[in-house]
Amino acid sequence: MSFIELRGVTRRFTKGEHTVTPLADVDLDIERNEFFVLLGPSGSGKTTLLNLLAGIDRPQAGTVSVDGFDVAKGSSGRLARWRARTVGYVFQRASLVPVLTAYENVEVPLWLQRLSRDERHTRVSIALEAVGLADRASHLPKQLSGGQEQRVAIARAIVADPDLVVADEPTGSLDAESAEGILSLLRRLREERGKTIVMVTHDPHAASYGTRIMRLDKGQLHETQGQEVAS
Ligand SMILES: Nc1ncnc2c1ncn2[C@@H]1O[C@H](COP(=O)(O)OP(=O)(O)OP(=O)(O)O)[C@@H](O)[C@H]1O
Repeated sequence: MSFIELRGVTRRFTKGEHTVTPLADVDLDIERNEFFVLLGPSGSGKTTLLNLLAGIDRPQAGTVSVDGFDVAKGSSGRLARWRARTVGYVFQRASLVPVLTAYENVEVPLWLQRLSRDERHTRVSIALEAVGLADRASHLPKQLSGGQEQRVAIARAIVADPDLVVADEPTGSLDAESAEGILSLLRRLREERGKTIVMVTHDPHAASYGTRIMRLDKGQLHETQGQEVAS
């Protein structure tokens, strides 16, 4: 069984008389420790697919399983606990809480867990260290660059040590140099910490960091060969 398995997944949205079907009977397998990249035109359903993997959304038909857990079926309480343990989500914008320091922002996901202050401290320190920001722990978001803010957001995503990190256009609002730093960091999380990464991007260069690239278009996933990525 693959780490991530989608079988016959259909997700459609209806607004008034208008229906869109970003995912139509989709099958997908992602193995543990892949850096899987999803390309596709705007509105093709890339975020929809990430939300299904992360247990934020459910399909109308089909099954989504992550590490043997049936994401489409769990009750919302069980799903929330599973998600807190298993999935770290990185968004295009870091969305840090402006009145909390970098340290406190990273600590937020641990508030829901029964951990001592010392355990929380150890985990936050490891996460900040992993993203190279141990020396910025007491800074507020406004005292950080955009790239550093995104590093804090990645630290927040990995602080509970999830096996899966999903990233939705994580470099979309960054300059080229900061983007490179974030992509190398995601690659290191896979290589050195065994994470499985699923990343959505529009950018062919960012996509080249992936170990596998697929394109989503008109409800279907397509294999992508190297030279196609740039088109
Ligand atoms: N909650 C929702 N209600 C109604 N329609 C939705 C909802 N979420 C997504 N959609 C529609 O589903 C389609 C896919 O959206 P999605 O955000 O997954 O695309 P995307 O590929 O991530 O786009 P982008 O690259 O622009 O971020 C779009 O047509 C969108 O309008």
